[in-house]
Amino acid sequence: MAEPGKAVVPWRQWALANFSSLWFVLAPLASLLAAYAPRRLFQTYFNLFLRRRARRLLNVVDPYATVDISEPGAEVRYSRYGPVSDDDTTYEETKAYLSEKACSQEDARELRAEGAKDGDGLVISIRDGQDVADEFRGVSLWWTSVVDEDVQDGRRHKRRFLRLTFHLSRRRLVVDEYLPHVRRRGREILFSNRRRRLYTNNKSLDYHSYDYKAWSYIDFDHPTTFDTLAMDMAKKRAIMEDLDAFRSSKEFYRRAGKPWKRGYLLHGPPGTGKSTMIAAMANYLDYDIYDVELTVVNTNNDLRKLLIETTSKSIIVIEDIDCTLDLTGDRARQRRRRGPMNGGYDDGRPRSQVTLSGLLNFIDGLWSACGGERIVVFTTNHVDKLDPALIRRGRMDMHIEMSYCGFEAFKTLAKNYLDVDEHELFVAVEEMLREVKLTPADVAECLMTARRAGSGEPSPCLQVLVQELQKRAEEKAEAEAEAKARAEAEARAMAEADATEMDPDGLISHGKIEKNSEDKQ
Ligand SMILES: Nc1ncnc2c1ncn2[C@@H]1O[C@H](COP(=O)(O)OP(=O)(O)OP(=O)(O)O)[C@@H](O)[C@H]1O
Ligand SMILES: [Mg+2]
Repeated sequence: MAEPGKAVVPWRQWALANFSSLWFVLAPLASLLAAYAPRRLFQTYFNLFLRRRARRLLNVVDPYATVDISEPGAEVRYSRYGPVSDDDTTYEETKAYLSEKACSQEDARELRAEGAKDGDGLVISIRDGQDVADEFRGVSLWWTSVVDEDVQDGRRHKRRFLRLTFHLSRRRLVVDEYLPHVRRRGREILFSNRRRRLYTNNKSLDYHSYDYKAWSYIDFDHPTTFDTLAMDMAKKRAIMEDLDAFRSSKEFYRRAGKPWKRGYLLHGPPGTGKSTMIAAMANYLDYDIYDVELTVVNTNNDLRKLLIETTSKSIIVIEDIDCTLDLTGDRARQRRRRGPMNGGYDDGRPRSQVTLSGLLNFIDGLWSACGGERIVVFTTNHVDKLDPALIRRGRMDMHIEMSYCGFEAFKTLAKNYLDVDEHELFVAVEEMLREVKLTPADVAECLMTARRAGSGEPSPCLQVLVQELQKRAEEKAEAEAEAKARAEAEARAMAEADATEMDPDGLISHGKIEKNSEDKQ
């Protein structure tokens, strides 16, 4: 507030009027600035200039650049959003990639062997200071394992890095192609070194307990392969080609806008190899197996949660789907039945309320798009009982009938159990297998017991099988004869019933009355 009686002088007038006295203040400031600024500017730009010149000079002398990939936890790295989490697998992938390179290079002598996380394999890696040369698209690159030691809070810290050295002019190639290639290949190596797992789902009842795990697993060690799987060769080859095509179609599914998954329906009588086929598929693709027991899955929502927790490169299996839940037959009956199909309780536990639509969603709804490279397999002994919507193409893309033992399947079993490729008894076996329905499980059991009981020589074991086939053939002939006799008896009974209908008093049949007039001509 201005003093009373004093005019308020605008600040502009004030400054002009006192400019001369201000000068004594501004001048020294200006000179300081004039002295400091160019030095600062000079320093910055000269430094930059110098650094650039020095860098250029250095580039002539040392045209190489290096990239460090640090071991997780070696240093806390920050992004804009805070510390970068340490589940970055780049170091492990690069280490796996270099271990493969080091094993294939004679001059890589300083190696380290560590037990693989799963199983009894060993992971070879390069020791500190060991160099590994690599070549990518004709460009030479060098890796070395570096250890930095520093003291933090009075404690010595070892920080391990994998250092890549490459020519400066190749920077784009290294960043855009080579390092992604190293990670991809490293992931494949880590994946192939791991032990495969067979997962099974836990009761979703306990879903709300804090330490609930949707899946528990064991190491998957099933020995069966497509070579030991007894079935028609052409069918076997078609399945393997289909699996190969699926595994290599990531791009195709992406372009087609489809989730990268494929459904296989295995159907056939008991003991024809449906479960064996699943193991052979998993071994062939090197996939894990998630065996879903639907009867312990409480609701559709629990089913979706199960799927979300599965990893890619896996086979999700629902065995004997026709009898795990009431997913067969007409939907009208299910509509009539209000509420969940399988309401009610079994031994105190709420029965599964998974519905057909819940399962359809499980297979091809939004949920199936989470993650890729998944195979869904259903097995059933009664394919005719399943709801067509459940097994239509697009859900169960390939239907595979596992049938009774044919001659080609028999030869595989003879090879598996007797280690014999041909034998004079094969002709008899081939003929009888055309007549008699024996499952591969029956043939396998027969050969195995004969081999255990005998000397292990093929002939006596094949003799036992021929006798078994003869016995089955006789049983079959008897059953057919009985069925024929029964049919004839029924036909006779029908004829008599007809006759009685036409002649209730039986007079015709006793010759007392002429049959109807046509008979007389
Ligand atoms: N096609 C086959 N090739 C090799 N072994 C087979 C074959 N089919 C059956 N076996 C043998 O019979 C046993 C039972 O086979 P598997 O469990 O695969 O039958 P399945 O079709 O799944 O029967 P189910 O319908 O009762 O589940 C297996 O342990 C396997 O040794
Ligand atoms: Mg089975």
